[in-house]
Amino acid sequence: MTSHPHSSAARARSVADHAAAVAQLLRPLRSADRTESLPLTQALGRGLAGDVAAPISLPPFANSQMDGYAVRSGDIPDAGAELRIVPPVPAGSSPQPLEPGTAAPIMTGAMIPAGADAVVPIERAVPDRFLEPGHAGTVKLPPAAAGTFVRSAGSDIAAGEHALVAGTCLGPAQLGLLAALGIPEVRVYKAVTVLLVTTGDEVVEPGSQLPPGKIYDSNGTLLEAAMKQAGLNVRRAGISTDSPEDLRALLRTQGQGADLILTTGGVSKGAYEVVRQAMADQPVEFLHVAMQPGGPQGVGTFDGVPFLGFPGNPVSCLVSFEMFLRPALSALLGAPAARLPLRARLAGPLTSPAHKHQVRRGTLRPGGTVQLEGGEGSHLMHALAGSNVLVHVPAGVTELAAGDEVEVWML
Ligand SMILES: Nc1nc2c(c(=O)[nH]1)N[C@H]1C(S)=C(S)[C@@H](COP(=O)(O)OP(=O)(O)OC[C@H]3O[C@@H](n4cnc5c(N)ncnc54)[C@H](O)[C@@H]3O)O[C@H]1N2
Ligand code: MOO
Repeated sequence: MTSHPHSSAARARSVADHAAAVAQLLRPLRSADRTESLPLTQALGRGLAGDVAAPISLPPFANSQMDGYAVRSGDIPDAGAELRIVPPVPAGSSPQPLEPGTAAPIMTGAMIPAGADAVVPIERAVPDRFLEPGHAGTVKLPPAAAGTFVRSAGSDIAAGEHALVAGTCLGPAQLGLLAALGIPEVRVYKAVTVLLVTTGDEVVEPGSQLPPGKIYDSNGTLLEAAMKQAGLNVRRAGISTDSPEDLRALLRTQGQGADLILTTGGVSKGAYEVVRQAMADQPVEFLHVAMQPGGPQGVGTFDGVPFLGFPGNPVSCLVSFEMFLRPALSALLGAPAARLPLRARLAGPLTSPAHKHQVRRGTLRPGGTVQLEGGEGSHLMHALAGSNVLVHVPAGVTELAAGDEVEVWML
């Protein structure tokens, strides 16, 4: 399935088709033997492996929304009523039924006594302060419709309802819900382990000397950080030389047990495309996606392990991650969370190649306008670092004016 790249935009693969190819490649990651049960907070950022039904209702019992008096609404006519105060209902207790003609001091969250159907907040009572414990007395209360300040049982979720559906990305709110339901552990997909290899004889580690003609490896840090932030386990294999034998050996020794091999660089049309050469006898396809940046891509398997080859330019790497790897994992495993598409208005005009989906970088301002940062160039790391969104210009759109709407993804 090895093929040659197509420089002609017309023969390039669409973004949607390549996204589907990446999703297909990673499909085996969604299997029952790649799930595990974890204590709630350890499951932060993971995708839920199965539906969760509520084992109890929330709230589990009708309770008060205010500090005040639990009453029978029928006891209080329009003019109000003076009711005898009975012993208070603190939160956590199981109260006696409320006798007609009485009012029970009740605290927020405490169970509504049987017979009571409304709560009058203490501020509306006369006197507007609770009696000292043990003191007998009466209180004058205004009328309250049945249900006032009562949080009824099951009003948030009823026992048996779907609490969360499979594929939900577990954030603080979802984990908090499971805790509220009394569930201590949750079955999630295992974290995906990626072997990350950057390539190129021109690339050296940050911190080392920079000889003439060399550049520092930014892709390794950029992609490791992007994948860690997305909850993936990242194994760094360092920088491979431009020798295909070296790269193959490195992938064989370090790729053991990885769910995905990800390389950067060496996939386009140069004379020394190490990744292409290393994959020569593997079922890997090198192609051009109708996207800028991130056009040249590799996809297939290396010794049976799923493989993606991102292009060498740093911005192309991040765009490739956001356009292909994140959405595929998100759809298959529920995590990382998909980017939320937002609409924004361009602060200035732009042009874009007719047959490519262009992904520009920009700053989304609070008013909803987006200012592009830097030009189209996929080497513009500084401009990327000053951006907070990716700006999408779909294939077929060649010009946009200031004020035109675009889709943006928050980074
Ligand atoms: N004749 C053609 N030339 C190129 C084409 C093409 O279609 N025809 N495509 C261009 C595009 S678009 C891209 S993107 C690059 C992709 O090239 P490779 O994936 O083969 O990557 P390299 O050639 O190795 O490097 C490209 C660029 O990125 C820099 N780089 C590489 N690795 C790193 C790293 N780890 N950290 C920072 N920067 C890195 C490298 O120095 C190059 O400047 O090909 C175009 N050419
Ligand atoms: O597609 Mo390349 O990724 O524009 O720079």
